[in-house]
Amino acid sequence: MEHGLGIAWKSVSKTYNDGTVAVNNVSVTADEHRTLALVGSSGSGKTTLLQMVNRMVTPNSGTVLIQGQDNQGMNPVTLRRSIGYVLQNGGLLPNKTVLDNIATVPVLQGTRRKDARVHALELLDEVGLEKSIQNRYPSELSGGQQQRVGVARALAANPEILLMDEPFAAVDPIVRRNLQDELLRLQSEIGKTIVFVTHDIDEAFYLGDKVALLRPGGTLAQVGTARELIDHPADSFVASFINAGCLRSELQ
Ligand SMILES: Nc1ncnc2c1ncn2[C@@H]1O[C@H](COP(=O)(O)OP(=O)(O)OP(=O)(O)O)[C@@H](O)[C@H]1O
Repeated sequence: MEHGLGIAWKSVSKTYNDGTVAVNNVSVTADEHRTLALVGSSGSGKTTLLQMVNRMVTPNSGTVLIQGQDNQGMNPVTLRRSIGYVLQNGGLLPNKTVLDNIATVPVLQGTRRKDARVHALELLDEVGLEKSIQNRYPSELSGGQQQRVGVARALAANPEILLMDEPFAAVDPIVRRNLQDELLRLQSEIGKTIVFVTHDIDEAFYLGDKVALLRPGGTLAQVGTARELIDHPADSFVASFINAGCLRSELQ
């Protein structure tokens, strides 16, 4: 990681109150302006690692550095508003229109409502949506449209960091591929530091400049580029996880 920028998880562990070990001594970095894909099977600690960044989860040990600063010293509310967060269901507010969903955080941060709405319209265009949907409610959108609004909403406060938790998991494969391609296009223009959680190794390879593969029990199996993991899997777990992904792709 150049000059300590981006995000660095340093020897972080998390055991929940019921004794579940979710993350076990993980060290990994998300480089600035790049996409880190966190991949692993269900329950391997991906969401827990992601939520350590915006302090929705506090590690039992270890630290998370953002731009070289320990995030435990940061105000959680300010921190969350400064980080874009995209969830599987879009995370949209059901009682607000598309435009107001996108404009909410900037208004909370002090942007005038009129200006926030003008910017929201520009963002709709950036994520590939027609302006005509601006007054609809989330329930009046398709799953793919909801995800695009979710991305626009996360970008509205112009964050340096975008956290994406299985954002495209709930849509069909064709819409999913469109959304992935749009994200690649958008990222080539905006260059955010993205942490992208997925259980799908093919998606991780497609979107991640770097891929961190977790194993059950929340330990890091391997981190590297897609090429590095494919050509030099660290062990049989990594090799079989990758092979399962390839098999699924061939079958589809
Ligand atoms: N609040 C909680 N209390 C107790 N255990 C939890 C809590 N949140 C998560 N866990 C457990 O911690 C482990 C890791 O969960 P986490 O959600 O981080 O995994 P994940 O890799 O994101 O899984 P998935 O792909 O299914 O979302 C799991 O065993 C989960 O059941």
